[in-house]
Amino acid sequence: MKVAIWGVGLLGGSIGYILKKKKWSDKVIGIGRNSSKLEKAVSLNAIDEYMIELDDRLSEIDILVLSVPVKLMPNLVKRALPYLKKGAIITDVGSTKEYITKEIENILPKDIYFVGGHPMAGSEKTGVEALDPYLFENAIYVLTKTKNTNLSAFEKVKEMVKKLDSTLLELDVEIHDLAVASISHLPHILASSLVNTANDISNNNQNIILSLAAGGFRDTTRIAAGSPEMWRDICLTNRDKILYAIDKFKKELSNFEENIKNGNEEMLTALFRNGKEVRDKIPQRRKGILSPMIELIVFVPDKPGIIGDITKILGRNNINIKDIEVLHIRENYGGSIRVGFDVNKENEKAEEVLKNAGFEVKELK
Ligand SMILES: NC(=O)C1=CN([C@@H]2O[C@H](COP(=O)(O)OP(=O)(O)OC[C@H]3O[C@@H](n4cnc5c(N)ncnc54)[C@H](O)[C@@H]3O)[C@@H](O)[C@H]2O)C=CC1
Ligand SMILES: O=C(O)C(=O)Cc1ccc(O)cc1
Repeated sequence: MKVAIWGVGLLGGSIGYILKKKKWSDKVIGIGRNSSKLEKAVSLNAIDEYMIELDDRLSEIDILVLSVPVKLMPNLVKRALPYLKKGAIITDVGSTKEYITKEIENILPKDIYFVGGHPMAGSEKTGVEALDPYLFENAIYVLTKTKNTNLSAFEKVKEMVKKLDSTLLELDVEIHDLAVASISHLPHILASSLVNTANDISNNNQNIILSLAAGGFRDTTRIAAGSPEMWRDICLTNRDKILYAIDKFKKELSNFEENIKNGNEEMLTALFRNGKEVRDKIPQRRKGILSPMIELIVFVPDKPGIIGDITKILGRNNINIKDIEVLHIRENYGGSIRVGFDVNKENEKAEEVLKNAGFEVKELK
């Protein structure tokens, strides 16, 4: 399988690396604008070779993966089409689906196919240096189908998704965009607004406020460190669904505002209680929805090597860790490590061996 990746950053670089490593692809060509970044991608084994100006090597490829900010995608497809062979498949990893699917389907000839995709995995990091060989493992990977989708092209992209160790979820473009507007795009806008608001208040108050930022503020605003260009394009290409979510959010915020103004204890408790109940029902942290996992919390002191100790004990006992995260570590106070396991009794064995090693452990319900 010959693959080209346009935009060899976090997502594109990770895909290239994994497809090469698993030998699903015997050639991965990177396409981009900056030769030193593309050289870096070659040295990191994310791609085999690259092009800055499109050339005839594009006519050999079976799949073109678009991994640039979404608004650019239709124009890149226009530029690639004259080179692509009959039967070539174009897919993308963009965070919004309706806009690009419409734009791309409009310009596609009959014998070149488009299958929209969106891995629900990533981070606030950017660039090929951040590539992650396990980025997509156990993550939901959405593929969208429309009345124009070619089914054998869809199957081929499905095969790629399986190679990335992701869990496939087929969705309609509109439902996808509505869902991500509320669980990904609105939260991102709010994270940026929170940071901007705190910064504004801080500037007017001797700059001490941000230096007080502790776990809660950091948790809710981590994503604000993401790529501004990527998020600009997401907002521009999912405009209506995002505006709908913002409108809903404003009403929710006004509700809090009113009840704070009026000192309405009962209503405030009810609002927080409702938020807590819904939040508690969301299956615990993982890369995407639907992934079954049992999680243990291991309470630890804050000292060097502690995570290594935990992973060594589990490794020695042949227990596979599906996910791991440091929670609430405060200097000198210690904290906890969340460790996720497949739902296959590994968690029980893990609990036993960690307890035997002297750790305090409890299952996260
Ligand atoms: N970062 C994340 O967590 C996720 C991102 N996505 C989507 O993946 C896509 C790529 O994002 P990342 O890899 O995170 O960003 P990134 O910033 O790491 O990579 C983007 C790449 O596109 C290139 N690029 C930008 N403008 C270009 C242009 N005009 N021509 C050619 N190349 C250009 C950049 O040089 C870079 O190599 C975006 O569409 C984003 O919406 C999807 C899921 C998760
Ligand atoms: O960093 C995180 O937690 C994310 O949620 C990353 C992310 C960003 C954009 C997407 O379209 C999907 C996932």
